[in-house]
Amino acid sequence: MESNIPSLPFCPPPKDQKGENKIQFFDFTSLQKEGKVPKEFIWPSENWVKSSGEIIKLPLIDIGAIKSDEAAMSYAAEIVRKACIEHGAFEVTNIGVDSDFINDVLQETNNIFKLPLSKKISAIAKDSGFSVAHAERYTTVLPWKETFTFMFKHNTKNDTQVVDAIDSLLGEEFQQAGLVYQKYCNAMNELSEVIMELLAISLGVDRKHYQRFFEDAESMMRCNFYPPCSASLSGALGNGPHCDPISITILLQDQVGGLEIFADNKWLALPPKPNTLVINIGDTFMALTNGLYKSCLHRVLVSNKVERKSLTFFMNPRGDKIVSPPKELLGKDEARKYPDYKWLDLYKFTQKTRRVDAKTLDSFIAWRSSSQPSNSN
Ligand SMILES: C=C1C[C@]23C[C@H]1CC[C@H]2[C@]1(C)CCC[C@@](C)(C(=O)O)[C@H]1[C@@H]3C(=O)O
Ligand SMILES: O=C(O)CCC(=O)C(=O)O
Ligand SMILES: [Fe+2]
Repeated sequence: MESNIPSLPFCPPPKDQKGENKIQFFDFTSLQKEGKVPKEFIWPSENWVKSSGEIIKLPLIDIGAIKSDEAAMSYAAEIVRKACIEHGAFEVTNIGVDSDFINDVLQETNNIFKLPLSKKISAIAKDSGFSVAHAERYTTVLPWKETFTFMFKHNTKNDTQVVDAIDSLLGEEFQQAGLVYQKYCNAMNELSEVIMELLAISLGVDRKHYQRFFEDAESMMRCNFYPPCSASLSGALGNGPHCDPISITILLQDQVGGLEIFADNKWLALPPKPNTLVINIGDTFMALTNGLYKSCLHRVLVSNKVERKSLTFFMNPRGDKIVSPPKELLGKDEARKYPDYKWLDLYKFTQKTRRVDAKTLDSFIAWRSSSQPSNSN
């Protein structure tokens, strides 16, 4: 079924006289009232092929416990290995922030998406700020969602980087939101280190290997808002089927649900659990394991009644780092599944050449070797 998912058209908006993109702005509030789904939001039917109606059961890792108990860590590594080989997803809890704080993060996210469209439009920036259905980048097969994005550098001395980013996007009256997101990203920084240790142990490589590789990681934090879609049987999707090109995604979803994972040859729902985050393996971590761990194929369905919010912390290596699996992971005559690449090159490919889908890494490698033969090592 996977291979039937067609790639998406990369149709950028037309340019105005100044060479700037002519953006079409969609106002989800009025679209909802009118019960309209414009044709730009209709996805080809292979993308919304039927859900199985079943729920996926993922290993749930207690982060507090594995940090302090080596036996708990070894057991967790074993079950995480199995899940990552099968479909590339597991869940974590007890991550060191309390449920009140998680509610605060979701509340700030709600406030941001309730801003008037004019304010959102003023905060559209390259690689950050608002996006309404990615319509500033594409004209067809748009996702039924709005996003708000900012960058986060790991382990820097700058402890106000997020506050400053929010200030420059939204203004100083959003300082409270900035402080909440700063604390959330700091927590994600710490959590990602434990996860990298867990993944290294699960793969049987030096337990600090991935922690070192990601010590100067440059991650992307994205808040997602999926408005209800009263005509949800129309072919609209919050996110079409895709694998994240990044290393790992740490996902916080509100209580609504809609995320589905492709495993056992079917689409399975992953309903939210309180105080639990989802970890998805992305293409770049798959490459760092020489293809042993699967990049998780997932999609987001929209509800016809309620809005949904989620936060995706996309963890990436520094842009110029070479993505290459550790030698100890490669069996004696084991062939390399993917050639070395720089994360920034894969990222640029997703922004300029090909829309993200279920086969992004393969298309990137094929594109690179056909357009720059010297890179095909
Ligand atoms: C490499 C990237 C492309 C996306 C942003 C980063 C990390 C994940 C990607 C994305 C979220 C995967 C789903 C589709 C996408 C277009 C989206 O819905 O936002 C992707 C991102 C993007 O191009 O903005
Ligand atoms: O909202 C979600 O649950 C997942 C979003 C997602 O897959 C993405 O942004 O890449
Ligand atoms: Fe995703």
